[in-house]
Amino acid sequence: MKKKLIVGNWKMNGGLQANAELLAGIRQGLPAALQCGVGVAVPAVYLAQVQALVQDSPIALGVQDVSQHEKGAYTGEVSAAMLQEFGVRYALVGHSERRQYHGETDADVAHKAQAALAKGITPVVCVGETLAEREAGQTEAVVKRQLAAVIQHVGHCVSELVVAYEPVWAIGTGKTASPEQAQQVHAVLRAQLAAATQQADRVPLLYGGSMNAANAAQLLAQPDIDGGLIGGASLKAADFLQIIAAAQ
Ligand SMILES: O=C(CO)COP(=O)(O)O
Repeated sequence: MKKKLIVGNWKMNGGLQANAELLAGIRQGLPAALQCGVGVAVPAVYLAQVQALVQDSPIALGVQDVSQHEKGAYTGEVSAAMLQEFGVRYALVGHSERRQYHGETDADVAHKAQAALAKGITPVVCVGETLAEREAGQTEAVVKRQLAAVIQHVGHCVSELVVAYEPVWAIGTGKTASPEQAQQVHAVLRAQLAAATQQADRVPLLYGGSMNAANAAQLLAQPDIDGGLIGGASLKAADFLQIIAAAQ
């Protein structure tokens, strides 16, 4: 069976002490024979600290955003080349919180994905519909539009992406998509990838949105759910470890 991938998105949480405690707890509790990939997407300011803390462990380093520009007069931005220097493996792009609060467009997200790929960083392309869009029957159209922008832009690199389906109404709300609802959208995304690459099965499709220790196993049992992108539950070692255990 394909290895699952569990990535924690810390969002704007953490601190020097809290990060050290959290990662020590995760490292201590990881199964000796880990059967899934594990990553943490941390605030960029902690990259050096977390790089050292995950050294010699199976935990991959990730970030929550990357600039679409190579370098120059882009105040506040962090380039893919800078991230590469810290050993970053994954960069979230197009998280709904960035689309919503920072006005990121599908085109921006596509450029960010390309910028990451150019430096050997795997983009985790986040897609998902709002509650209003779901209720209007637009779920498929929305996620397909969001993913299409990236597929068109990255060309033959499609098989190097990770895609995360995160229904906006499920993020931080405690309302998880049912395994059937999530699987239905994942199947749509898989088919869209398959139309673009013969290696669509290789692309990990993560589910995100109130995934926790109690619901992880059922979600991860779906045929097209290859892992999880975990917000709140990634901030407590015990909870994150239980999700990892469900992915074994
Ligand atoms: O946005 C998410 C991960 O990127 C999901 O967040 P929660 O797990 O807190 O709902």
